[in-house]
Amino acid sequence: MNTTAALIETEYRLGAHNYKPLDVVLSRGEGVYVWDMEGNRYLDCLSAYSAVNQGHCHPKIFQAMMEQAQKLTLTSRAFRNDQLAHFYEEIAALTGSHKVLPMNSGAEAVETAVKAVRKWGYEVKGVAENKAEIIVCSNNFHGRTMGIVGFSTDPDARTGFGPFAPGFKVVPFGDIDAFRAAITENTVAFLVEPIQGEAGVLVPTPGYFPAVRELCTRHGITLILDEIQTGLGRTGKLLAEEHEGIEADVTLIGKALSGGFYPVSAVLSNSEVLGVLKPGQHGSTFGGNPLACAIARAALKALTEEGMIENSARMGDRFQKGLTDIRSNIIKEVRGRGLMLAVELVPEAGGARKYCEALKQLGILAKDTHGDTIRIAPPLVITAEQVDWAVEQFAKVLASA
Ligand SMILES: Cc1ncc(COP(=O)(O)O)c(C=O)c1O
Repeated sequence: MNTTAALIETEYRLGAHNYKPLDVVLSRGEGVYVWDMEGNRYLDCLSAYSAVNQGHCHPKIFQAMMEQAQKLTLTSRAFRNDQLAHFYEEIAALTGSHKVLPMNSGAEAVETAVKAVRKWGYEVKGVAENKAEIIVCSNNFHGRTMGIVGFSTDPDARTGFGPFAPGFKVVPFGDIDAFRAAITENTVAFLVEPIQGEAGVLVPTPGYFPAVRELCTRHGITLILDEIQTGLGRTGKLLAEEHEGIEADVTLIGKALSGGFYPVSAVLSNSEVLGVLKPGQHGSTFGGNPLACAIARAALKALTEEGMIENSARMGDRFQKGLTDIRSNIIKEVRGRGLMLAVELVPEAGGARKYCEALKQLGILAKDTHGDTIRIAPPLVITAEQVDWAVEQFAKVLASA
């Protein structure tokens, strides 16, 4: 049963087919590398969709996890635990937020923010009950739960899954006039990714987010930045909002908040928005548990004290330049920020998937998205030599096409 083929067959037979993974069965990871069952080594250029920013099995996060697991793992929020206040304090100090609400997955953080801004709209802005509107963007990706897929514009994500919750308006990403036109007196929030990740790493044009910020402030709309993918160093800054020179009212983080050890997410806000939630109105058995808090604290420490954010900026520039220099008639565009990168291929290339398969043969794991785009998001600990080697492999695969 333990051969690669047998494991793949069992997965296929017993699992739901809601993913289409590359056929590689991974059994070990360290830093930027993962190994399959035959001992083949790969440079991980996905980082579990940017959750393993600190590198696989980071020893200090592992140590914090083990120490905490021996002491206390779960109390529920019915009682206090000795990790939670430190978790709040360290996140608040790092991000400048006034309130922190711990959750588990990214989708859960998004759902929580939707609840909080609606309640805020009702209690603080004076929007009538059941009238709150939230503006979102086309091609958004905020997770897979019911509330969220209801405002997705991806047919795969939503077709057949309705009925959906009302109260969302979709505008094109990057279109400030459309955003302005969608605002009404019932608009309580704009929920948006600073860079659309799943849509193919779409970076907004300069000036868009400052204009969004200005309109939100003028109309009393909370700006919710979903930094679940862009946050925690991925784009070369702690938060991608820093590239835009703006501050969100509500920031969502997850993924790399645990360095890949455990699902941890958080909603961060000014005191007003999360301040509306009263006992009994929101919660989660595992949210804010001591094990999660200890892991997240170690994950943030690794990120900030080991120079990973600066490395992301430097290596991101190097990687992007290397990819841009590849001479290939099938590359349409190379784009991204920091180590959140993408290579979009021309339609004649026949789709990104086969190039990801070819990269796998050369020892690189990268992920196709939206048919024609290869996403590149290695752990933030990648070195210059590893970047240069990776660029060479991309060149072999893309130039030979
Ligand atoms: C921007 C963004 N928001 C939310 C999510 C959902 O996070 P999770 O898969 O942890 O629910 C993702 C996941 O890819 C994401 O990229």
